[in-house]
Amino acid sequence: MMQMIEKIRANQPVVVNLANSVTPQHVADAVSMLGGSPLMLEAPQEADEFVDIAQAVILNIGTITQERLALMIKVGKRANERGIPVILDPVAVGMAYRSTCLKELAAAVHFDYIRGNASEIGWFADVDVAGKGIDALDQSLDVSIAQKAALATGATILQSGVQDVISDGTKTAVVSYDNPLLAVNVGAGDMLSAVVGTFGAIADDSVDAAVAAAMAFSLAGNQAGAQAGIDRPGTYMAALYDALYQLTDVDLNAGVVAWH
Ligand SMILES: Nc1ncnc2c1ncn2[C@@H]1O[C@H](COP(=O)(O)OP(=O)(O)OP(=O)(O)O)[C@@H](O)[C@H]1O
Ligand SMILES: Cc1ncsc1CCO
Ligand SMILES: [Mg+2]
Repeated sequence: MMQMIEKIRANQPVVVNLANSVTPQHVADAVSMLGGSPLMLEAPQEADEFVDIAQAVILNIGTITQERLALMIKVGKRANERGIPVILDPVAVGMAYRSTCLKELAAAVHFDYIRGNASEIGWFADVDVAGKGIDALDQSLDVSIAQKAALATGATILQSGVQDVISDGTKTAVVSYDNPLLAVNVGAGDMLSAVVGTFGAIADDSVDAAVAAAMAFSLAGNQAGAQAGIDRPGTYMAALYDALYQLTDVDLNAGVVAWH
């Protein structure tokens, strides 16, 4: 079986994050705990230099502005040219201004992966899934949304929720471990998107990478739940970092993936 975590820890891939302004520390730590090397970017003057040493870039539209959009286009184009994976986190894309921004971004940049909740992934599939701001309100399992989104965008989709759905439009998998405290902690989704980038940086196959990312985060989420209990979301977050740091390929390869 694949030794992806070992490969991450041996290579320490540089994962460049255009994070939102709410959760950059969570995102940087998630990459670091797994064994990657996070790098945050603000100045357009540094964009080319950063992308040229990166193995993956994450574009998170959570607190997008006109300046941020321009930076995302610059970084995304350079990453496409270099052939390194671009991961999009389409935070609350159903809202008007950011949907306009995303259309402009998508016209300039190819996304290799899109990681979002069901409501956000529904936007790409032209399927209405209830949501409010950063949250999805519908947690029923429908793998066809991720499949449609993958076919519409050419990206590998990771739709997170009670169950995580991974699809490139042809191959589709479901990972069903999770802990409700992940949904309470703001930024768990942003962390997961950065985890996709960390696996994508070292993987040969995008579906394998997205499945591994979902599995790694879910298993760490479960382990953190066992450690912290059900009513300590703050303690849970610290335990989640510990669990990501302690996770091994043996754990990862023992996880159950349902292929559809
Ligand atoms: N109700 C739930 N029960 C268990 N796990 C969940 C639940 N909702 C989400 N998760 C898990 O939480 C993590 C974050 O996914 P979520 O779908 O909440 O992303 P998000 O909405 O983008 O979050 P955020 O905006 O806070 O970053 C994923 O690992 C997901 O599987
Ligand atoms: C709360 C919040 N608002 C915009 S981005 C963000 C973090 C979750 O993605
Ligand atoms: Mg989110």
